[in-house]
Amino acid sequence: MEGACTSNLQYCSWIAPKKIRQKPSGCLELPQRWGEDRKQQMLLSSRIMKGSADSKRHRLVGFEINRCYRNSEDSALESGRTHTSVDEPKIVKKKAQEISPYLTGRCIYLVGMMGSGKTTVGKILSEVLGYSFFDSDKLVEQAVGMTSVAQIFKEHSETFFRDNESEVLRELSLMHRLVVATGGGAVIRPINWKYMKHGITVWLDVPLEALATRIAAVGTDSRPLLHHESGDAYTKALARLSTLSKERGHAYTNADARVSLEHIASKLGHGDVCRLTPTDIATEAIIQMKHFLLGTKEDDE
Ligand SMILES: Nc1ncnc2c1ncn2[C@@H]1O[C@H](COP(=O)(O)OP(=O)(O)OP(=O)(O)O)[C@@H](O)[C@H]1O
Ligand SMILES: O=C(O)C1=C[C@@H](O)[C@@H](O)[C@H](O)C1
Repeated sequence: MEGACTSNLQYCSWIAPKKIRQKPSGCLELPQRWGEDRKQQMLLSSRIMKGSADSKRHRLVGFEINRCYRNSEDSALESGRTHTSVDEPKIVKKKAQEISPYLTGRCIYLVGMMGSGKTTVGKILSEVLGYSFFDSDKLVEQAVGMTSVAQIFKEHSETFFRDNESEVLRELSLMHRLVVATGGGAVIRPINWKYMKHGITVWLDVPLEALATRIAAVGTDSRPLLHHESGDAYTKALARLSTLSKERGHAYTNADARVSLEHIASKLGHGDVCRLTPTDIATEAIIQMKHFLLGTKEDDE
């Protein structure tokens, strides 16, 4: 790592910064009792002094430590799944066990339009695979030192956000055993694909109407690309998503695996994609990743 690392470390996930101490040797001392069972990679956004004091910037630092495994009840609540049947978690865990030997620790990058469920599904995947979960939008916010993507767009620009997003993806590409929920627009820069292709890329392909319904339910404030549309939240979201989908639809097809909600709904005999639970979608993501890794097709089953 170039430059000197100051003691002002910001932890991006579960350990409070005050619990991390930097030893005089430069090593990081983590709290006791971390890590009963699983080795995990942690990311730190640290302030790096490069040359002069004027050239301060943040970058991510990855390293492995042991951590306590969070129980699945917490994650189920966080991911907001409400209609999961008793068997679904068992099925997704079994599928995860089947795919693990083929994944060989490669990172999983979820791509898809805003609201496509990258965070929700990503948390389930990380849980069942024993991976760590990161949201690239959040990492950009932390790297830049702002509290929201909307603030970054407003006080800097979309280009500034995209430059930082590429840098975050570059740094993530050096790591292992992560599920990364990427920003909806990460697919537009070819360089980002170069970084993401260090791992496996999975496209969550959700019909625009379902996306607009989900986004309208939580509001459009946090989504700067929807700020300039007029009408109610659903109309605004649908109008902008239609334009974005025409501009970027093709870019998503670069992904190694495609998870089509329409396809899952038809397999499970549901008329409506809105009846699919995040666990159904995570299960299909594992099935499609396995096909990619083994070079098989669904028809071969
Ligand atoms: N299968 C699902 N069914 C219904 N609602 C869902 C489903 N998956 C996610 N949601 C809801 O849709 C919204 C967007 O989900 P999520 O944040 O996971 O998407 P995202 O792709 O990470 O979005 P963004 O790119 O904007 O960060 C959330 O309110 C979430 O609870
Ligand atoms: O679709 C997009 O371009 C974006 C999606 C969000 O995840 C953020 O990355 C940002 O709001 C841009």
